Amino acid sequence: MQDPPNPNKNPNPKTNPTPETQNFPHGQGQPFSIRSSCHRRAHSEVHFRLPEDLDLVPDPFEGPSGSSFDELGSEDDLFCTYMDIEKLGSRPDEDPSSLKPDNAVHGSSGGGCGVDLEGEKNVRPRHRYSNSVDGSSIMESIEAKKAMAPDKLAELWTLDPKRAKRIIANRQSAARSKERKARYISELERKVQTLQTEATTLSAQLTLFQRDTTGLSTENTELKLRLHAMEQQAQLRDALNEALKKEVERLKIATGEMMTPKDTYNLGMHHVPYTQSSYFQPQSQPRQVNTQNMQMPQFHLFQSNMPIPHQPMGAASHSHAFQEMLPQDPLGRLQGLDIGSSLCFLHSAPDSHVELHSQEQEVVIALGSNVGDRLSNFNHALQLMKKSGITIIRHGCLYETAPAYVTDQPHFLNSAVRAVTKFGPHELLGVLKKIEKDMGRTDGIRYGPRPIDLDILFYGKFRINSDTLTVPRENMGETICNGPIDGFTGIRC
Ligand SMILES: Nc1ncnc2c1ncn2[C@@H]1O[C@H](COP(=O)(O)OP(=O)(O)OP(=O)(O)O)[C@@H](O)[C@H]1O
Ligand SMILES: Nc1nc2c(c(=O)[nH]1)N=C(CO)CN2
Repeated sequence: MQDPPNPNKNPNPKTNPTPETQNFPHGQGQPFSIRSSCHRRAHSEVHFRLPEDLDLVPDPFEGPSGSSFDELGSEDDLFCTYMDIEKLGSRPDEDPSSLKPDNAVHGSSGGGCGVDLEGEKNVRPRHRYSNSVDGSSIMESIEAKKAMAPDKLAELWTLDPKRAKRIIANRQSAARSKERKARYISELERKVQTLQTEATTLSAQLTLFQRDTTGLSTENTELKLRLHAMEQQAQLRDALNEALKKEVERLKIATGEMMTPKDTYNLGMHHVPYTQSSYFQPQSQPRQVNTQNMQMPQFHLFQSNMPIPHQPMGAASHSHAFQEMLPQDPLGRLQGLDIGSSLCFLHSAPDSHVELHSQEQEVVIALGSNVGDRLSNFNHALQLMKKSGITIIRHGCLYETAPAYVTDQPHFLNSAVRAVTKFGPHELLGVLKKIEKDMGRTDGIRYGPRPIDLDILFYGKFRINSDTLTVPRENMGETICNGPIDGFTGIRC
């Protein structure tokens, strides 16, 4: 049989317990007390309390709650105590089960009397045994196991079984404490593990959230930019709306002026009432014709419904030209064009009268342009006509038309104006040719491209056929008769 290890063996001779040192109460600073060394280690390594939420198996040997672990002694002490119990259990003559530690505990609960270790008498303070087997009595157990070998304990069993039982019970209590401590540590380790897992999960989540945040802030920036752009668009649209409203107002005012009865074209000479039909009636007939019943077709700005010779009339053949003609800033074009103030004579004033001097003639002049800024060209031409003594009284609609005769050229913008002038027909032709030249017209191919083309469609009621002039214009009917002139004059060519 192997001898049990001596739990009392102390590697440090200075701390070898003696009966004297054991009598010193704990914590009184005795240099050679075994409790001093144990106590120091207890504070540094085993100083902890079980957390309140830690569900440990209730210990039947547990004393009153509130006993702290630092009363249990050092880890080594507890471990050795446990080992001692094992050793004790292995002794055939000292069966620990026969020692009935439970009974011993109960037996000692009232407080044991001091019995000298190793059989020596030593009176211990009563309080050192009275708390519990897990409390101060543990220290006694530690002292006991350090001082008493198993055989001695067996011997004690015969001499003082009560105390022996108590020692054994203390040792078992220490072992349980150690077990609880191990459980507590493993519980802590488990918690650490759980927390580490949680930390990993949280950190992954954090990464995801950070990515989300980045994505969202990028999206936010894009949305802000879009919003800004939309706001700018809205502002532009508002500005354009405002400008268009003004333009409409201006047009209305202009139209209103023309429609006011007193707004006749006072030419300062004979007041000859005028109607469109006077163009074609014999001189002898009265020139006053009421225009009230004159029906004007509803032409629209830039409407492309002008019939083109040898081409079927239809929007399809001209639709592309309409877009081409409309610039990015149609408003600017309209504003830059004088005739824009009365672009389209959609309605004739019911009772308007034009007063003509007997020497003045009412004329119809066609305008065409397919080079450069066509609207500006029109505007310029009209200004020059006015300056030259051709008084514009009404403006026709603008028409975007496919080129006739010479088709391989840009689309034309066509219109016509009614005017009065003192110029005779050939004088008028000369003035118009000069304006064409002044505006950059050069001798080019017949029916070819040009910044401005001014043709006399009608000269009063006259029919003129000379080398240089044919009135009404011979090809007028083919080109624009069914377009601006039809609506303009109310006649069919
Ligand atoms: N009613 C008219 N209006 C303008 N020019 C006319 C008229 N009748 C005859 N002409 C003559 O036609 C000539 C050619 O006119 P223009 O220079 O404008 O040629 P075009 O533009 O190529 O042809 P068009 O004007 O007949 O389409 C002019 O020099 C002019 O003398
Ligand atoms: N649609 C159209 N075609 C043309 C025009 C014009 O005014 N409109 N003028 C020309 C030159 O005499 C040749 N062709």
